[in-house]
This record gives sequence, structure tokens and C-alpha cells, in this order.
Amino acid sequence: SVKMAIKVAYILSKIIHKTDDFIPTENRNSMVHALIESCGLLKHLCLVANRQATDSELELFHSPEYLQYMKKYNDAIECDDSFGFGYDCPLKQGIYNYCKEVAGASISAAKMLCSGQFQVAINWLGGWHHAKRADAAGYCYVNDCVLAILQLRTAYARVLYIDLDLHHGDGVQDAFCGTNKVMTFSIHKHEPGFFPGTGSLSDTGFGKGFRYSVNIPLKDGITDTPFVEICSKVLNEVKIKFDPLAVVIQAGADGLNEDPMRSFNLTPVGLSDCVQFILKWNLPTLILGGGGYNEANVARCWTKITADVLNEELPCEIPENQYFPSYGPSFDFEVVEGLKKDRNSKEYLKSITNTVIDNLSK
Ligand SMILES: O=C(CCc1ccccc1NC(=O)c1cccc(C(F)(F)F)c1)NO
Ligand SMILES: [Zn+2]
Repeated sequence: SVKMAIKVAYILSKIIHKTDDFIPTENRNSMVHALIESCGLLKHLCLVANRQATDSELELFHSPEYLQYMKKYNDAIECDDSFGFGYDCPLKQGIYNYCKEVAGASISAAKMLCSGQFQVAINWLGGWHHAKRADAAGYCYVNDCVLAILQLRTAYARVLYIDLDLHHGDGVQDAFCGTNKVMTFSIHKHEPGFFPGTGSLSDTGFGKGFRYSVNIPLKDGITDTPFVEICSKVLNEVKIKFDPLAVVIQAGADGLNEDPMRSFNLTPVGLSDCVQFILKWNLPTLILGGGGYNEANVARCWTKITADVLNEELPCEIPENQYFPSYGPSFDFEVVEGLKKDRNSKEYLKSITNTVIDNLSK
């Protein structure tokens, strides 16, 4: 089918190398951008210079005390473990500037969609779905997903949030679990003791938001085909029932095979097929990053998603770029599917699909 060329906004950060200091993999954000650039994709994108979020924009979701604490430690180098900082979310110098940069990028991307000038906006620096109003969690210090959704809600009556990360998008679900203006859909690993532990089948929202939280809890080992199948089946019902006017996709890549999380068995093809299924709806769509700890594979995945959004071909081999050695020994774009067992039986997938679709039609 002939695909129309669509206008795609891509948020550029001048301090992208600094943002690498605050995610667990040292060069990831820089590698993603360098690979996208070396594949010649920037000329097809509308490059938007990032603008840092203001304090008042961050306060649209986060508590002033929480933000004040980060601001205070922005220059210091030690902290106690209040507000969730400490072990999982170490506070480092420049943390507050990092939050303003990342949140600003997701808000800027959302503003591009609100202007009606773009159909898709991409911010690979964003996707930090665990952060709470006054609590850092799971390496997330600022919930840029929530801030972007709030921005989109100024122009769109109903916004759908879709979380493809290995982990449950708990911070976003919590923020909107009581409203029927934002539906949150998250497909993730759900096993005893696996972070964050929420997002079970019965986790469907409260009050006005009852049945506006959709969760697909999975076991280890799922591969592209069943993942894309369950996503498209359920999202098809979500589209009919909720009739969203804008979409936010968190495309966290820690579900890829060879990720240190060693859980799912996805490849960039599966994640990109999910994004393509959603883009067929022709709705204003914001695409964010998220988890993903095999940095070369995350760069391969998000470069492929960017190329597929643009309907542009990728070269067969990894082009020369600053991080070329990281792509050895294959030096190509493929992430092979592993041999691990898929613990999601057909019966299990069928039963959760039916339950979720049942919930949607009540
Ligand atoms: O990816 C996440 C957060 C993962 C997380 C939650 C709670 C506590 C720690 C983490 N992060 C890790 O476990 C982690 C982060 C970076 C790298 C690794 C590695 F060891 F797998 F490489 C592991 N959310 O989408
Ligand atoms: Zn994750």
C-alpha cells in the first residue's frame, strides 16, 4: 500500500551527552542519536531544538517539595534517601537540569502535535514511566510521559497511553487511574517479585477511571509474533471503545532479546510492528523511549522505529559513527530471537486476551 509521507518532529537536545549520566547505561542517548544521524534519517525529520521545562511545568504533576529537594541537590553531591532517592535512583549533580531537559523534550514534542503541524513527534530521551508525584522510582526522576499527556489534553479530549516497556507503566497509570479522559494500556512482565509488581489483570482503574486502565501481564520468553498479535487484538478493541484523539507510545526496549533484563525475547521488528499498527490509526502520536540496557540493541531498535515511521529504508550494515565498535561483532541491524522458552502458553494468552476484551466491553 502506498504510504503518505507524514511530517515527523524529532526533538534535539544540545546536552544529550549530559543526559547519558542519569540513565544506567552510559552512552545510550548519544548512541541512539548518532546511529539515527549516520543512517541519514535526520534530513527526513523536522528537527526541533529542545526547550527545558520550567519549574511550573514540572509542578503540573510533581510536588513542589519533591522538585525543591532535587533542585537543592542539583549542585550538591550527597543526599539522604527521602523522596525515593538513594539506592535505585541515585541523586547526582545536575539532576534537576536533567529533569528539565527530558521533561521539556516530551512537552515540546507534545506541543508540536497540539499545533496540528505534525502527525508524529519523537523524543527518545523520554519515557520515564515509574516516576510518581513525589517519588523517584526505577531510575525515573521525572514522569515526562504524564507531563506530555497533560500537554496533549489541552488540545485533545481523549488521550491513549500505550506502554510497550518490559516493566509496568505504574507512574502513568496511577496519575490517570481515576479519569476516563486518559486510557492507559501497558503490556509487561508480571511475575512475583518483578519490579514494580503492579499491572495485574485485575488492575483496571477506579471510580470514573474504572476500566480505563488496561493491563496485559506476561511471563518470560514472549517473542515478536504473539506479542504483536495480543497488542493488536486488544488495541483494536481499545480504539473502538475509547476512540482516542491522540496517542502516546512508550517504546521501552528492555524486552528485547539480549537485554541484561533477560526476560522477554523480542526483536526490533516486533516493537516496530506494534508502532506501525498504531500509526495506521492516523492519530497525532508521540513516541517516547524508556528502558533498555543493551545500548547497541536499543540504538538499533529505536533507529529502526524511526526509519519505519518515515517509511525510509535502513542500510544493511551499521554505518560509520562515533560508537561503531559497540555494534560488533555483527555490525548489522539485526537482533536475533533467542532460544529461551516462551512461558506464555497459547491458552494463557487467549485467556488474558478474552478477559481484557471482556472488561473493555462492559
Ligand atoms: O527499566 C525500567 C526500570 C528498571 C529498574 C527498576 C527498579 C530498579 C532498578 C531498575 N533498573 C535495573 O534493574 C537496571 C538498570 C540498568 C541496567 C540494568 C542491568 F543490570 F540489567 F544492566 C538493570 N523501567 O522501565
Ligand atoms: Zn523497563
